[in-house]
Amino acid sequence: MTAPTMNTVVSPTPLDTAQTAARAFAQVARDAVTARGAFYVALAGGSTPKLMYRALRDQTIPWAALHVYFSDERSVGPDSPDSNYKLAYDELLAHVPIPAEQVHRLQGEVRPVQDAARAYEALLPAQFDVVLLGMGDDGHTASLFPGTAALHATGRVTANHVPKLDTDRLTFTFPEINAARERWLLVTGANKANILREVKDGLEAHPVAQVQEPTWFLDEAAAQAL
Ligand SMILES: O=C(O)[C@H](O)[C@@H](O)[C@H](O)[C@H](O)COP(=O)(O)O
Repeated sequence: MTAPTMNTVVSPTPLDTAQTAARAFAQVARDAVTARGAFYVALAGGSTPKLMYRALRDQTIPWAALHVYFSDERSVGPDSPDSNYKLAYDELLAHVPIPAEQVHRLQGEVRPVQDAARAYEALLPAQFDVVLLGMGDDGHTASLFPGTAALHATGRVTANHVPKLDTDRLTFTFPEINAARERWLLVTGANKANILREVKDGLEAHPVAQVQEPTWFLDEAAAQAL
């Protein structure tokens, strides 16, 4: 099994990694707006992106031309501390002049959850410029967890029941993620190192290995086994 090509940027610390990714985000956003008049991005959830979202505030970005989406969301409302939207709002969106109508929240409070997935699909652009993702220490990405039905979903956005968390999630599918112009994985911390090594060694069992030709933004702790 050949190891997948890994376009990888390793920085010393989580803060360095966040700043490196923020600079790259600003550049790709400027390039997209210059070329096509808009930049379509799906933000990641979890805790890792927090430093990057803060670092983005100080970047030179054509905010008025950004269209912001989310690559997954928990089945909670926007005020929940578990909300990926809330994280992005508190750390970035509340601090930059993106027109409110260009920020598209995955409505995790809607029931049944699949109705929210279907409604979100109607809002999506034809193609994302960047889908930003994280990776769990079990190899999941977005809310595509090992052994869950969404790993095989063929639409663009789907609900996904995650037994290990005893909860439902909303997530981009792999076809949607892999249809983007670029896929970025922001991964820091020693607890991710073994999974990363297995992915680099071509072990396709981990869901994150299904993300095609990602750019990895890693800190040295996460990259220590590569
Ligand atoms: O909704 C989520 O939790 C994320 O989309 C998820 O895929 C996250 O990126 C990983 O679980 C890593 O989470 P940390 O960044 O907290 O390690």
